[in-house]
Order: sequence, then structure tokens, then C-alpha cells
Amino acid sequence: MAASLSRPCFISLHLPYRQGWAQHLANTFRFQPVAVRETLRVRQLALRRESAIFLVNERLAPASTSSRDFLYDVDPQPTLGTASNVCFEVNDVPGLCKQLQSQGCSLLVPPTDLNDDGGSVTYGVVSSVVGNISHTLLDRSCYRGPFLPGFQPIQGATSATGDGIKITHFDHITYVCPRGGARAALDWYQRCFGFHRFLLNPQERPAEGYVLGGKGVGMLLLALQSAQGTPAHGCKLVFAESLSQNGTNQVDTFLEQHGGAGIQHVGLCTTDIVSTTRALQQQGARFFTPPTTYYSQGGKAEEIQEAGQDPHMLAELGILLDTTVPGDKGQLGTDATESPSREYLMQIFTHPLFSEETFFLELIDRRGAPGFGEGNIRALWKAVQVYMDQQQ
Ligand SMILES: O=C(O)C(=O)Cc1ccc(O)cc1
Repeated sequence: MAASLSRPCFISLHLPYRQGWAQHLANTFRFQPVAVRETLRVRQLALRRESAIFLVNERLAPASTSSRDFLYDVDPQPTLGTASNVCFEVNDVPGLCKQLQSQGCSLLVPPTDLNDDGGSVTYGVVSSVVGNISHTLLDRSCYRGPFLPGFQPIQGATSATGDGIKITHFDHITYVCPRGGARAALDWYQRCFGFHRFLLNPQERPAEGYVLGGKGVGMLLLALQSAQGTPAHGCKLVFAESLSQNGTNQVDTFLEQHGGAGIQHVGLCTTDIVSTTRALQQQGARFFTPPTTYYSQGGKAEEIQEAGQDPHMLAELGILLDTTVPGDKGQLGTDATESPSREYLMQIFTHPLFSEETFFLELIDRRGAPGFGEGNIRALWKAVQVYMDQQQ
């Protein structure tokens, strides 16, 4: 039987020795430092925005032979910044680790108990079949502290409000897989972790996946939805694979610059993409913007207006909007709690966060639409292509 996982508890980022990047995430994206763990060799900082938590791991000294420097994680020994671990909360860590091992998964950290004044937790770490990704499985049902045992709470850390940034949780995590590897990754997560297939778009054929063709694009997308939660509220995993025949695109570029498969981006759910984008831009966050023709061609301005949004405002900020057919919620669409007359979603993508063209963030504001917009993905693709051409 496969495990039944819920929304991620945290996503872990690793930075090579001597890169003061945690501060950048805190300052630019206004994530609040909530807890820290520091040893002579490493610093681990938990940064939070409502239920979205990034654990930023930095080396303070060159890598040692000890692979257990980082708590709740393993050391991917990065030569560049990488998002390499996703932690899920589960009920029975030892039972699940045993089961995963019997399914051929490699156990990187066996079930381990840790405790402090706030109570106790149990965790283990398993290796994913995709690139450098690992998963921490964590039971913190007996823990009442602010983050996790081994971490010191950061005094005065309050939840930020009134700054215009409305980020609530991780909406999805997009993996870049090697060519020919997306289907195997999808099968592994279904089999081992009990994720369910999720159709990205009404046009997707289940047997093939969502193929984006056309000028220069060439990408296959497959998606899963966590077993707990509805399409609108659970976390999705998206597997992307390049189908491009003619040289580089953003998926190939990721593979090349990251040195293999891994997490390409994390979608942060926002309840107000306009105020969030504006506030983050003021802090210095940089976003990809589509060509201005995006807003004037093919009835886009009318589509935006019909959705009740202001085309000028979206154009000024570079926010993308895609409308989906009302009532069509993909394969798992049974969530009856949100049924606005028009379902749409708005997205915007940041520039890569590290110095390489690898990991980036996305803001996603879902107004009833649980899938992904083909128009938005194409617009992102074009904007990235323009950016990459400018970099050369
Ligand atoms: O739209 C999204 O957020 C996706 O996750 C789909 C996607 C996947 C890979 C890309 O390079 C760009 C977009």
C-alpha cells in the first residue's frame, strides 16, 4: 500500500559554502525567519510565510566527511544553489520507511527521534528517483514547539501582515526530469507515495500527458495531486520533460546548469497576486514579463475584463491570466466549494533565484481553476527565451 501524504511541511534549499543567500530570501521575498540551528559547520534557517516554509541550509565551513551535519535532511553537497528536499508530514515514520525500503527506495536517514521542551518528533529521509531530490518524512503530532527540536526560535518573529504580501501555502512543485524520465517519475510517486494523477488541462490525454508543441516550446508535462486534499487545496507535483528538437529551452537549460534533474520551481499560492507582486517588486524581486502584445492580442484584454480584472494593472505588473472552461476541473474535479461563474488563474514567475538559470519561484492566484493555463505557460516560455537570448 502506498503512503498517503499531505501538503509539504517545508522545502529545503542548499547553498554552497559562503553564499549569504538566506538573507536575500528573507529580505526580497519577505519570508519571516522563525527558527535557526547553528553549529560550527552549518546554519539552518527556517523562513516562513503562513504555511509555506523554506529551510535554508548553508555551510559555514568547507564540507566535511560527516553527512549528518544538516538536521532533517541530507547534504546534497551542492556546487550551486539547489532546492533538493521536500518534507512531508506522515503518521507512522518507521512503518512508512520500512514499506518504502521494501519497494526498493533507498533510506538515507533511518527513523530518528528528537525531542526538546516542546515535545518529540520522528523523521527519516528517503531518496527520490528524480535527480538530487530527497524526501524527509516527519511525524510531529507530539510536538508543540514553534518549529522543530534542535532549532532555536527567533525572538520577536511575528507573522507579517499589512505589507501587501498574501502568500498562503505551497501550491505545486515542478520537477525537471531527464528526457524520457517524466513518466517513470510519475509512476514512482504514485506507487510509493500514493499521489493521484491530475490532468493539467482539459486538452490533456491521460496516456500521453500534456504536450506543449509549437514554435520552440516542445515540453511534456505530467502532474500528480497529493492523496489528502482536494485539487483546489492539496499540493501538486508537476513533472516536466523537454521534447525540443532544436537546442536549448528552459528545461534543457535547467538540466545543463543544475547538473541533472531536480526542482525547477515552486508555486506559491497567493490570495491577491496584484498586491503581492507589487509589494515584492518594491523589495527588489524580479519577475519575467510577457511582451506587451500579450495583453493586446487574441482577445486577451476582453478575457481579463470578463474575469473581472484590470488589463492595464496586469500589464503594468506582468501578470498572466488564463481562463478555463467553467465546470471542467480535470480528472479529479469534485471540489464543489468553489464554483465562480468564470474559473481562471493568474500567474507570474520570478527570475532565477541563484546565479545559474535554475530554480525560481512562481506566484499563483487561483480563482476556481485547479489546473494550469496553456497560454500562461507559453507566455512564460517566450519571456524566458527572450531573457536567455539577452544573457548570451
Ligand atoms: O505553469 C506552471 O506553473 C507549471 O508548473 C508548468 C511549467 C513547467 C515547466 C516550465 O518550464 C514552465 C511551466
